[in-house]
Amino acid sequence: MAANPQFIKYVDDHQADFIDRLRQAVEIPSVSGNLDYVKDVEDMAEFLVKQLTSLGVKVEKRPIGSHKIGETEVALPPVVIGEIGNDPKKVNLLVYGHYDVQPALKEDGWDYDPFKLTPDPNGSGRLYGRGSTDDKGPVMGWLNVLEAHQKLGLELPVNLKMVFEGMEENGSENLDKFIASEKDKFFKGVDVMCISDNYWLDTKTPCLTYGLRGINYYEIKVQGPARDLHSGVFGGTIHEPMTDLIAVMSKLVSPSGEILVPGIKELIAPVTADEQAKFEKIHFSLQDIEGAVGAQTTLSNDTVTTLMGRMRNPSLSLHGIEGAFYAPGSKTVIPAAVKGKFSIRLVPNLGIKNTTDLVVKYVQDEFAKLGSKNKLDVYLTHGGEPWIADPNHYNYRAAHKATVEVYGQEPDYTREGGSIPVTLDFANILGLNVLLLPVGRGDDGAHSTNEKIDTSNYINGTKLLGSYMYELAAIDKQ
Ligand SMILES: C[C@H](N)C(=O)N[C@@H](Cc1c[nH]cn1)C(=O)O
Ligand SMILES: [Zn+2]
Ligand SMILES: [Zn+2]
Repeated sequence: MAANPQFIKYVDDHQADFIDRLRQAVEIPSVSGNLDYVKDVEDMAEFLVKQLTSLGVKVEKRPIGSHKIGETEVALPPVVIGEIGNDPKKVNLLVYGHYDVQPALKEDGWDYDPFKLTPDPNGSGRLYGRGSTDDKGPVMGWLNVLEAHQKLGLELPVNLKMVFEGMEENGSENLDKFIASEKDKFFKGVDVMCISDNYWLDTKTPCLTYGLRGINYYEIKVQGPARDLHSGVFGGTIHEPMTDLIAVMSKLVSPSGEILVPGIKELIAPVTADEQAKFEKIHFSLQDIEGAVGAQTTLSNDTVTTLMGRMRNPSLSLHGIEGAFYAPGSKTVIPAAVKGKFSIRLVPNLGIKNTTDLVVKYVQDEFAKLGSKNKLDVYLTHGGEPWIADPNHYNYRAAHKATVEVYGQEPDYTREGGSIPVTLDFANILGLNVLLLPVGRGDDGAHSTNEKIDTSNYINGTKLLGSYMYELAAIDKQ
């Protein structure tokens, strides 16, 4: 059943209001995992509570315990849950999104203040701001759908439950426990789930995503002297933590992207003919990835190899070194302790545990080879397993129809290179088919400088989420 035409018209007529809603959300710098922004993350939860309440949703803010940021114990951001409708004849749809964002500073290289939603002055329709696509745009999309129905006096075609968290960018701590504890309470009766927290592959082809890579995030801590030292006075006399750390980190991945940890490559499942055919069908060109990256630096010149590198093979990325000198100027310090950070994107057969066993042993062996008197510790900070869903389920068929209605074209079926670890918890704990229904484009720059969402994706995305509900209500469930 196509969406109510009044709904589609309302969305077209209220674009400016919807952009204003996103503007308000982006202005709250809800960076998770950072002491300086704890209050902002709480404010963002409160913003959602107010908005949802005014849209007729029964809302609750649930505490889910506390965690340490550095040495300070603070409350975890609350989970915001809401529900609207409980007609036993309707499908029960659960929607998830996150209201926290990645860090962003203007001096990282943003053209505009990352926490002011800024329309492209050249009129391209791009709306720049941290969280515009990851994940405030899609979350506001659901609120827009509710607003349209409320203002038009239309009943929703499904019963809707919503769960919004504020720790997705930092491992979704305790959300699995919350899901398990609410399995027979808030989540009781849910039929299917939809998550809009990933992106199209390119800039023009909508897609439905049925897989995610997992993630293991590691820290390597190297400690030596009791305090930072003068490199003129002590250089050449002691084992330096940074030198040890760089030596070990340089052994993790080659410049051509090959993971050097022994045993990992061997675990990757061989490509089947069916899989090869699926990858060859996807609309994608090297120009798409070059456009998104802003440079011609792909590891391979072959499209399918590049796609597989992103979706079905593991990758290891080096992220940073805490404790290292990075400011302008020429400070001649020997840092006393440094923490190297890296992550591995996981794929089927490469799980949290077997990968960690290989990584820890290898890092310790490589450190031992250095003969250093410093201390090294390597540990997993958070992990999420890889996930694959059944794309033939009625949940996907409904989204397929909605995509054709809104965009006039068939969606690609993709697997996401990024990770949404909680997807697996929802799928396994609640036994649900989960649909990943992206709103933004492949060049949106999530996590990057100048993150944006195109107005057309935000507005058509709102229509898509609404149309999906209508299709879900009408689709043959067999
Ligand atoms: C795909 C999703 N929007 C996302 O960005 N997920 C993050 C999750 C994460 C895990 N550790 C830190 N962040 C990602 O894939 O990096
Ligand atoms: Zn996200
Ligand atoms: Zn993210």
